Amino acid sequence: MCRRSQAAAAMALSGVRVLELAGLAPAPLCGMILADFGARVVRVDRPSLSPVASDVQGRGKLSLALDLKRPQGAAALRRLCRGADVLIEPFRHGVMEKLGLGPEVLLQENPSLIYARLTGFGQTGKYAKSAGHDINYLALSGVLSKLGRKDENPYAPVNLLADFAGGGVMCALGIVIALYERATSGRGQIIDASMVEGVAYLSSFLWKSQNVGIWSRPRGENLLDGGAPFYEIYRTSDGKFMAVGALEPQFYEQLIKGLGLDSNELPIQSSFSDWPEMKKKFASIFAQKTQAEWCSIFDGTDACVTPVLSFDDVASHQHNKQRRSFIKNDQGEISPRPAPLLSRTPAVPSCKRDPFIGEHTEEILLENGFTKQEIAKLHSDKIIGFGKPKANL
Ligand SMILES: C[C@H](CCC[C@@H](C)[C@H]1CC[C@H]2[C@@H]3[C@H](O)C[C@@H]4C[C@H](O)CC[C@]4(C)[C@H]3C[C@H](O)[C@]12C)C(=O)SCCNC(=O)CCNC(=O)[C@H](O)C(C)(C)COP(=O)(O)OP(=O)(O)OC[C@H]1O[C@@H](n2cnc3c(N)ncnc32)[C@H](O)[C@@H]1OP(=O)(O)O
Repeated sequence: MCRRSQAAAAMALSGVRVLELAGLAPAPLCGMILADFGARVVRVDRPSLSPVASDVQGRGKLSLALDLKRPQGAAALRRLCRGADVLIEPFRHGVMEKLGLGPEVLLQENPSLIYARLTGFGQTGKYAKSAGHDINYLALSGVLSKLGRKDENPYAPVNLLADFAGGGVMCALGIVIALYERATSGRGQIIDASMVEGVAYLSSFLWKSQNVGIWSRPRGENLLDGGAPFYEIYRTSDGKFMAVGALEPQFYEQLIKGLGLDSNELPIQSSFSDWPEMKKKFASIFAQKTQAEWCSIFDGTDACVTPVLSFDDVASHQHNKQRRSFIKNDQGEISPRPAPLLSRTPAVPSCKRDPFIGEHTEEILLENGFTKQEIAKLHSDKIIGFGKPKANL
């Protein structure tokens, strides 16, 4: 299920050389996805006193510690970029240009380089140089205005939507598309991956379904945003939850049956005005049994009712176990197996711990043609760092 060596021979992205400049959350996910699917991903860290990186998504990556603010450091990165397929940079617009590492410089030196710029607001526009985080990008995309309960403020779920879905994953998609195109043109290109636009694009369904009548009511009162009793989360008697998604009439009927109700005695499913009352009714019924009891009623039916699993329970759930959806690394840490599953060349993520900052500096520089003398000089000038695991770590 996971691999113990750096070799990634049979994977879809094997042979792809990626340089990922260390960033906060979205770019590390992007790099981890590429590494999981076989790319050789070198994370470029700032030389640091601590060997432990703040990147918790370093799986399968190598670490090179390089001070980009020093001219020799920037020159070393330029040299590395000449032999790279992809560069991922996660800084706000202007930072790379200030370092002399803008796309016009790097693409001139390596016209086949894919230069991926993953930012919140994109490379142009009024906010291009402004700081921000997931919640801000989500807000500017319009999506945040759709999230939240009736009569409450909009609600930003954990930083999944903009940072990871609209950011890290979209950027990985852009990189794979650019790699595919490069196979015929031989040319690289610049990817301007804005998280605002990434998450807005993900919300295309919301835009394109505005006129079909499912969003005609205020936030929190519609079919899919917490308004409908049959698309809702209910508390069970043991303080856990069940998720209900019984949209289609035939599935709704099974929900009603499982709850011990008779649809002939209930308002019709689509009666908006009855939804608040129906929710109360469903809630009081769900509160009478434990989550396990509800699972034994609904498992194996088409009622579209599933347990809301905690992180403690998810890996041991029978379905997830059967599909081996979660993996354990050499440290015993459990995490999701890369998705999607490819039949011939699936991702085989590394089992090893994440790299220490600068752990592979020498190896990577040697591999890229730097001599031992050059490396010694860069080290004595404090341009690079060699991270060694501490004995007690
Ligand atoms: C909601 C999420 C964010 C979640 C992250 C949290 C998990 C963490 C955020 C704060 C962390 C805590 C904190 O750091 C304190 C503790 C530290 C300790 O080590 C660990 C515990 C901590 C409590 C720690 C715990 C957690 O890690 C945190 C709570 C997001 O939304 S992430 C998405 C953010 N947005 C983007 O990525 C969009 C694009 N980027 C940006 O807009 C900006 O980068 C950003 C994020 C606004 C940050 O701005 P900043 O001014 O810091 O950076 P930039 O303007 O981009 O410039 C980068 C500068 O760094 C220089 N540089 C880069 N690499 C090198 C290098 N190798 N060598 C030398 N220099 C380098 C670069 O030249 C720039 O320098 P200048 O500023 O001089 O131009």
